[in-house]
Amino acid sequence: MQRTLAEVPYGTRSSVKKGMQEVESFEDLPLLSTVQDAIKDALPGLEYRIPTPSQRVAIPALLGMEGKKWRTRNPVAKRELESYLLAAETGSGKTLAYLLPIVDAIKREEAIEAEEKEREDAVKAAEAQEKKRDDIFELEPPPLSKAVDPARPRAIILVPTAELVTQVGLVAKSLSHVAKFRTAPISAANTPTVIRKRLFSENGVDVVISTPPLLASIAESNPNILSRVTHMVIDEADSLLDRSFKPSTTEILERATPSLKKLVLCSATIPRYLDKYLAEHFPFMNRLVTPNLHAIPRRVQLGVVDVAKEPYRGNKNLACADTIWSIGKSNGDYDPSEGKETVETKRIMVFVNEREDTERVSQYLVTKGIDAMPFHRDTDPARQAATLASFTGTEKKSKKDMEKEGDSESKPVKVEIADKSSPASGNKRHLPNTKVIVTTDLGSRGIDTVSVRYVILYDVPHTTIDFIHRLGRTGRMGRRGRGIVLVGPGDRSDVVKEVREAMFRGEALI
Ligand SMILES: Nc1ncnc2c1ncn2[C@@H]1O[C@H](COP(=O)(O)OP(=O)(O)OP(=O)(O)O)[C@@H](O)[C@H]1O
Repeated sequence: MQRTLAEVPYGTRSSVKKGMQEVESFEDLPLLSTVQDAIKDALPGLEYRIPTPSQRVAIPALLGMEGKKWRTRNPVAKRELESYLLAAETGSGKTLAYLLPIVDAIKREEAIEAEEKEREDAVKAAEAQEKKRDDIFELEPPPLSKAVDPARPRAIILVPTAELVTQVGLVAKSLSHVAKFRTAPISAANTPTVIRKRLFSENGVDVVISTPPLLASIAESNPNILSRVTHMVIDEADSLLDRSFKPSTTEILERATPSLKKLVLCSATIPRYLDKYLAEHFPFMNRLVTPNLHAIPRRVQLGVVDVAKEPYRGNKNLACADTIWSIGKSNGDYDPSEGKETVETKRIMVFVNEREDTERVSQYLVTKGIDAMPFHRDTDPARQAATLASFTGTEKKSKKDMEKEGDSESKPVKVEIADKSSPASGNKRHLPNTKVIVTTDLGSRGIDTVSVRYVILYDVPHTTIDFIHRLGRTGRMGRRGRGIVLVGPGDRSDVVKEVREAMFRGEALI
């Protein structure tokens, strides 16, 4: 096991805990009233009125608050770049933690610019009036044609995958209904026409959400696109500053730097290479770290299946199928309002280390009557989106379902009927009410799989970082979760034991 995570001193953790106590509700934060109102749209449901730890730590800092006292900075006058690293555990609401201060800044800049424009217009009108008096024979100048302003967003959010572009795009969109700003989520999953329409909309664009390679290639032919960016977020920074994404991420950063005022890097883990990169390039970066960083919450339990033992005798596929069947057949939750157990669809994520294994393992599971689907970069996009939607709770419910639940938005999605088109439905022995995704790291980064209760680690992850991200797909936002590691004859059972013990004690996995 690679000990790849940078340590966070106990002293830092304790002082952050103290600071967090000062923010008890969103109302304690000096966000514009329109942004406060927009939160209600992004977080429907009454229980959602309390900021999460990552939001308590990040929002005041990004707004320029110091303790209870806060300074409003003039966003136009202040030119030097402020940089932040927001490191907080998986599923702790980092998206809103960076989006709310950005939307707040956009609205403030807009108001200042509107005032400036009003002043300029008044001066121009007065000058024109005077000129008209002086030169009564001159012809009226033709009205200026309203030149189409090329896409010049104020904020850029970079994420590693098309799925995350959609996910973050939806959160931004939900805020924009009330706060009124324009978003353009773009990814390789969109056609060039859609991308062009979103970016070059005649109404302009405020926030662009993209993967780095796509935006870097657009900026190559349209350098102007990054000329007004004041806020930039590098989400999943440990991925975006790792080998494959680093060139395009840093290229965008360099192009945006002249106008940039705030740079926010976001991550659930601080690997050593990221730590080193930041120390070299941003020695004055403000590090916003939550007390539970690198710890897997206690509400997530980790079980172990010894594949070497009977009845599996080293057959991991069999152990995996058997584990899924036991989960699938286990009882549902007792619902006191209905006086019986509710059978909720169980969503299970199986993680493998190699991409090819996603196909191999899911095909095996299908032969065992399990609705399993491989999830990797080349999966058919329509199918991928539909499968993922049922795991992230964004799938559309039928009208009947909504009437039954009496509330269209705030309750978790329940899918009671087995999917007739599912690959396993033709099998004689079919496990109902259970859906499985077999994936690699692609499915472990940032995807908000709120309805996932079970994660199976088919392979023992190579690093602590992978452990954190994979187990982080369950137990999100205070929910309970269970991870199960399949430990085969050649696997590092000592590492699994170590991780389990740290999890039991609620300690950071460093
Ligand atoms: N204050 C809040 N109260 C309740 N739920 C919240 C709050 N803030 C965010 N959420 C919900 O928490 C879930 C996780 O949020 P988000 O995806 O931003 O987490 P994350 O920290 O980025 O996770 P990861 O590290 O895995 O990317 C979302 O479903 C979001 O709607």
